[in-house]
Amino acid sequence: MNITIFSAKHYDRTFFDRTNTNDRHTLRYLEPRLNAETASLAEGADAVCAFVNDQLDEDTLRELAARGVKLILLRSAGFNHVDLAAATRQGLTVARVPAYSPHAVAEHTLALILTLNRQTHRAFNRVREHNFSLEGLIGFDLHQKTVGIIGTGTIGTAFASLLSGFGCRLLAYDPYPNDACKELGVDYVDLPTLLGASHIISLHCPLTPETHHLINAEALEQMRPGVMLINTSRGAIVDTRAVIQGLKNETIGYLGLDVYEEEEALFFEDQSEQIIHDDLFARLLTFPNVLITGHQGFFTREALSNIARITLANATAFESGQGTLHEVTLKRQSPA
Ligand SMILES: NC(=O)c1ccc[n+]([C@@H]2O[C@H](COP(=O)([O-])OP(=O)(O)OC[C@H]3O[C@@H](n4cnc5c(N)ncnc54)[C@H](O)[C@@H]3O)[C@@H](O)[C@H]2O)c1
Repeated sequence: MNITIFSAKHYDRTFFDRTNTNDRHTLRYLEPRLNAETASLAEGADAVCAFVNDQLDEDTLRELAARGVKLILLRSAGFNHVDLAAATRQGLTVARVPAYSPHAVAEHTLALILTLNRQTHRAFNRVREHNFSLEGLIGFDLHQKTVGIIGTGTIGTAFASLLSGFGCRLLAYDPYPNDACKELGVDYVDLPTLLGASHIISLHCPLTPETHHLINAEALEQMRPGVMLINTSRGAIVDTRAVIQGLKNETIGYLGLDVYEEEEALFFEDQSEQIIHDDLFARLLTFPNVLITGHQGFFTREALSNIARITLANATAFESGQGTLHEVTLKRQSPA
């Protein structure tokens, strides 16, 4: 199958080429993001492979279908960036990688928590400048703290498993509680109870119309003063303006973000020579208790290897009619 891979970085090429044994598929790597303007670059392809900030809206999908593309291969679990109704209208099949390494994202979530708490990022810089003062670096024991997990699917469950090892009390909110979490001692509660009781709140639900700005001014009012809020899920689950207000009035004591609602214009590129035009993002960077990473939760060798393997297996299954095709359809209620 001819597959055009958009938003391709050198690491995508490394892992996809390594996985594409015997050149089963013909892979073409393109740096530009996929959108209505760049879709014409897929001319001659049977499938396109897209990443999280590619724009798979009606215009893009129409353009792809007109060029003969039949299959959209998402190299992500999330599919909130795809207009599934439009894909159906255009006769396009959409497939994704449902789970490639929940541990990668769960471990990165833990890294944000530990770094924010013990301020290892600041300590690193201090020691390099021969400043061995501990002023301002005081943290807290995670042991016996209450951690609220919103969304206990594959990543939320892996995260619960890590946190149970720290001796934390675990609360969760999810419309579909799972037994694995219950066995870890997770107490399922309603959202207001979780918001009010948790020292740390971590988001692991998908971005859907219901979860858009789930963390807004009203939710912040219900939280413990000084709460640690972590979002490694999707940016728009958090209302950035409300969170900035929460940082200013000290409701939020720590904020860790791996995703940002307007990340499309910022992340995955070296912008160190550029001026940041996003004033909300620039404001977030001014707080000493905010730690932001550029959507790297998934970024481990194991995850990249699984993403390449499952994406190409989806292509093979679509082409041959054999094996598992991880198709995304409109019927699916809980996108990840
Ligand atoms: N930062 C990264 O690099 C990265 C990588 C992979 C996935 N993600 C994001 O992590 C999120 C979780 O991924 P996953 O693989 O665990 O998904 P999953 O589908 O396995 O789990 C999602 C869970 O959220 C629950 N949920 C749905 N609506 C909810 C709501 N309104 N409130 C609370 N819970 C709700 C579902 O019932 C499900 O249990 C996804 O949004 C995905 O896009 C981020």
